[in-house]
Amino acid sequence: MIHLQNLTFRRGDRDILRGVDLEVKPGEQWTLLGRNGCGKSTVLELITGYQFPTSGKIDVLGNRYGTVDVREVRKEIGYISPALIEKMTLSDPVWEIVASGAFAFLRFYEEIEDEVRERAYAELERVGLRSLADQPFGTLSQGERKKALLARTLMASPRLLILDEPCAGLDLYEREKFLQALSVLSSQNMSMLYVTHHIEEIIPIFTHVALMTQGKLIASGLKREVLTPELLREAYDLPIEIRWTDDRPWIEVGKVDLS
Ligand SMILES: Nc1ncnc2c1ncn2[C@@H]1O[C@H](COP(=O)(O)OP(=O)(O)OP(=O)(O)O)[C@@H](O)[C@H]1O
Repeated sequence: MIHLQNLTFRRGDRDILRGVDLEVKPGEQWTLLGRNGCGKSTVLELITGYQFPTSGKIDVLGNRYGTVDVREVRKEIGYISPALIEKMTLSDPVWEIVASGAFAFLRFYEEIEDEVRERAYAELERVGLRSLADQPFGTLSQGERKKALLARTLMASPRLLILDEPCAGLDLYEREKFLQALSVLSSQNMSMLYVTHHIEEIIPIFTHVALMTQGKLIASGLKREVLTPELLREAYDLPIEIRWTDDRPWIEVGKVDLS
């Protein structure tokens, strides 16, 4: 699905990514973790073709970047980023926002076909938002907006879903509802790459974890092999213990010496 080989990304005199290797195979669901500024979003921007690496190779869904039109590859990738939500028109009805995902543009300026409208309703149903379909997007809660964007992404039937901190700013209830919507999707033959700051968001559907510090991957692989106190301490520079409940990790942070 994704194969990154020895990626570097340099801006000015700074190496933002340094030799990143990552392979996501079909059927795997990945999370990418690391401290602020370590390069997570940059990795996602490279995979979605919005940035270009300084060196290294990127293959996504069988396409080698640099030899293909990335706009074509993007049609098979669902990407939810913090910037996307800000681009939506708050007065548009929710179903219309969702329907626009079928065409990879942000707004409609002409009549929308019935078939597209029906599909938008169906996708809203899939994420549990059918009852809000006719409300203006701006009246939705933050969690509902995220789920609406998820439904919008699904309109294009992506094979790969890239999510950049989708649960940021959500309360516990909204977060769990959003994660539940993701769970439903994971059984539908779609791979995910999910960036988060919250380890407890690594719900059982996720199989693999990649851990970054300062532009490098320090570990990647099966979640139980990567989410160890030792590796988490290295990544976060904190004494961290980890506990698993129903295949979901929870962390405890030990006493921090700020001196
Ligand atoms: N185009 C660019 N030009 C210059 N610096 C950049 C560029 N893109 C990213 N950076 C810098 O690279 C570093 C990594 O940024 P990135 O957004 O990938 O980190 P992140 O791990 O996603 O952080 P956060 O968790 O805070 O969202 C940051 O210090 C950022 O300022």
